[in-house]
Amino acid sequence: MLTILMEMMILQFTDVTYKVVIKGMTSTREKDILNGITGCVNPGEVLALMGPSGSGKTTLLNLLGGRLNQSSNLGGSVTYNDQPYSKSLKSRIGFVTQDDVLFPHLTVRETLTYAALLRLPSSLTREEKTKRAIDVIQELGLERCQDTIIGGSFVRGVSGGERKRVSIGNEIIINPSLLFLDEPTSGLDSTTALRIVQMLQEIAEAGKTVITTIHQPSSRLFHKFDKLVLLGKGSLLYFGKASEVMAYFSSIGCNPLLAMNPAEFLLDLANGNINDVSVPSELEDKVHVGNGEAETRNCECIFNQYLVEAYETRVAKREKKKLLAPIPLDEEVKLKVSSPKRLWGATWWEQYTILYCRGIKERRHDYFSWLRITQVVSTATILGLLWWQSDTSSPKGLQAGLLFFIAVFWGFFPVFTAIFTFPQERAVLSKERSADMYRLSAYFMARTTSDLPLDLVLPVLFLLVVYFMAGLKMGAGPFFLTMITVFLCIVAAQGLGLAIGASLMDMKKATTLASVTVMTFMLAGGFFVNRIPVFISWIRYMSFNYHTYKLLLKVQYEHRMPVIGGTRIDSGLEEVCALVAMVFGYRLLAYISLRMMKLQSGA
Ligand SMILES: Nc1ncnc2c1ncn2[C@@H]1O[C@H](COP(=O)(O)OP(=O)(O)OP(=O)(O)O)[C@@H](O)[C@H]1O
Repeated sequence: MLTILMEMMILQFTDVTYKVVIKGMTSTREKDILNGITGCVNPGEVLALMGPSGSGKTTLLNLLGGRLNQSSNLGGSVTYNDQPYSKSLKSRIGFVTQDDVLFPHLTVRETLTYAALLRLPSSLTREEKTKRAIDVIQELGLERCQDTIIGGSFVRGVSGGERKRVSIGNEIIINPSLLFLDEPTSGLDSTTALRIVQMLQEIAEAGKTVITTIHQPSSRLFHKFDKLVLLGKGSLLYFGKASEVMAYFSSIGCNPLLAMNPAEFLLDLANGNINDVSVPSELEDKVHVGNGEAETRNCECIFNQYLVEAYETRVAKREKKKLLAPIPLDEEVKLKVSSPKRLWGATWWEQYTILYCRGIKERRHDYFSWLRITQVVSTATILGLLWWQSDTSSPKGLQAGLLFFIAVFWGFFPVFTAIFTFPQERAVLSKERSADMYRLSAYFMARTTSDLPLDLVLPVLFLLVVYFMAGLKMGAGPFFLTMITVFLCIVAAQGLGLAIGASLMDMKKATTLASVTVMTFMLAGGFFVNRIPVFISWIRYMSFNYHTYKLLLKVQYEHRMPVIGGTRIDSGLEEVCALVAMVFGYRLLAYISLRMMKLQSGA
């Protein structure tokens, strides 16, 4: 009994306001998005947030779901079982966003299984978690497409309705006490939409609290909601039982002139469109619809004002009084909400392995990409032919050019593949972190290590071709030292790519910055310019091309030539240390940038 009580969640919001600061070229102004919204929703109820486009539904939903944290812009109070929002709520809240943020190459079953493994409490075994994923698939009627990939803009996968159900499944899998949904039915046919709303009703009946925004529900859908918040231009026009809304508007003199769907009538009211609506006689003169746009807008404003005031005077006070009454809740139930402890579904290591496997599955299609393999092998073959069995003993046949190219090639590619890593996954990362699915460090490690195996196989292939075709120094020692040098260069260059991607989180900006950086590093690499002016010579110490080039020269020419093309051959320790510092330093920078990234809707 106590567990059921602990799971229940009463959500109350009183006089909620929200404004944004809009910065223009010359001035800064404030815009009110929500003006004093009050309401409450109890376990077992579905609350619908309705209103025209731009009326503030999504903002209110984000705010109630704890996903807007600019407290200076927030006013009023939102409580969960009489307690303010705390991080421990993240694991009890399910939030289905308007856009389906899912991995396109995972199948429906894989998506839900990974969500179950990461999000369900650690008290459950792996088998129990997997079973929960299968139960959700059945609950949502997704059996037929469970082995189909989700798909996205470039790959065909499940249908829009199925994708929406997977998004909902991703959230209900944790059995949340509070479920928020942003337009779960938009873009779906009325039967599928009805099915989804019926499902929400069933979820609520199981003791959960459900809040959903809805655009234009059919009348069948409309009658499924228990409570309704109607917004117009950020103000509250109605909060109460959905079944009583028509009676309320009739009591303030607004009735539909034609037989119409109640939702359509309400949206007309909220939009200030009074063409098919009878209005009270005192308003009739003021809101006489004219032809001009300014006149229409004025009429909409007056009507909106009338509705806001009517609600304020007739209902708001009564509702607020009800909300002020203390909730008869056990202290333990309240404490559970206010506990600052975050609950992870899996240990760090489990999170790492799950995310590692998920990463490999998601990218399996381009993991062994023949295109990349062909690109590397053909470049290696061309290089091998150009430097075919070149003579290393005389300065004429010097392979410095080849060695420098190797340092540039393996410094260039890893940067450009790594910069996309985080920007590409930004939406998913932001969504999953908002739900506290895993620790950022586990994600970071999994994401940066899951690509390593392939990234280290390709240079082996490359060197096997080039090394022997070009006739570089024979022997296992030099060959393996060359390979280790190239590995170090790749891992350092990847670090730079990750850091640029994570700090900018924008592919265009990242590509621009990366090309400038890579070019600078290449020029400072010691092959093109030897006498760099002192004031800028520090730049080459930051260049992984420079260190790699010096190490490659050392492996080939140590004990034979002390200086090659102006580059001195020395112990190599400095270069190795510099590369190792880059491997970790750039990654640390990337991790810090990700930590500072704003989460979804600012949460
Ligand atoms: N950060 C912001 N900066 C500027 N304007 C904002 C910001 N957030 C919201 N708005 C404005 O607030 C209003 C309400 O936005 P919101 O997304 O909540 O509307 P909505 O009712 O969900 O609309 P829709 O049904 O079209 O999704 C809009 O006019 C929007 O432009």
